[in-house]
Amino acid sequence: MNELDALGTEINNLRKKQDEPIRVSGYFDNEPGEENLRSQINEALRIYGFTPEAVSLIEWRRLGDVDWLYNWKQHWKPTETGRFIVSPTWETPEDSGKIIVYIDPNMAFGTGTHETTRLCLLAIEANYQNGMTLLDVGTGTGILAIGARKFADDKTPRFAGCDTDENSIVIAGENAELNGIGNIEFYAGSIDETTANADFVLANLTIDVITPLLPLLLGKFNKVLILSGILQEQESVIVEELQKFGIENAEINHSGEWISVTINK
Ligand SMILES: C[S@@+](CC[C@H](N)C(=O)[O-])C[C@H]1O[C@@H](n2cnc3c(N)ncnc32)[C@H](O)[C@@H]1O
Repeated sequence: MNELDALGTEINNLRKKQDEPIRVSGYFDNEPGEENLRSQINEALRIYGFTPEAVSLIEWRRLGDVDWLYNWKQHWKPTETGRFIVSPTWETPEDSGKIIVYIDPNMAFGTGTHETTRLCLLAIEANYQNGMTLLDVGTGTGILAIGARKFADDKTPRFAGCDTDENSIVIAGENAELNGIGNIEFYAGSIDETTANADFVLANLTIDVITPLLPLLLGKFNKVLILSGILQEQESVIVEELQKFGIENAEINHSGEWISVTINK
């Protein structure tokens, strides 16, 4: 699990204890400005249902040099989800006939350990049909587009992945190469009216990002739309949002505190 995946899980665990004071630790290369840090953490916590001024105290101290990357690498092991094994590039999983997706996440989200990603991998296995074009909105490490490409027998349909984080796009391209895949179009940015649509659209984002994008997402998929990154307690919110567009038959899948939504046309 890399830093971003771990932070998502940690915040989620913290939400359960909102009545108690909560301490979150972070590590920085350089001293972060306190006000800037406060407003960024408040903004991130707001998405998870905390009050707007949730941060009450910031304390910091200098630490000696530690090889954080090395420490983290010790703990991330290949993770099996359905027919997929997502593996760090520095591990060699046993050949068990599964689809191995090698990932070096660098600073992008998507190591295959987070429930939201795993729900999407299961949804690919259950719903992707040969020949479908694919669009992965919020591609992060590229894990879902790469996984789907390896899963499909037909490697020719157009696959694209986008992310508002430009670094993720570079990392996703590198991961595709690591997996011997050259024909996924990764681009920086989000979806808009002009972005090509696809048969199979994946969107592992948070609910606050998904909701305003719903009209576009619903207009972009021809056959299957997978939404993930939604908390179990937000199920009624997404169901109501979808009802506004006349969608009553969405399939909901659960993993831990998270749900994914599958819509078939
Ligand atoms: C939860 S991660 C998902 C990463 C990967 N697809 C996975 O399933 O593990 C969400 C990603 O969406 C990106 N993102 C956030 N808002 C976005 C938007 N409006 N359009 C496209 N990407 C967005 C973030 O930068 C982040 O990389």
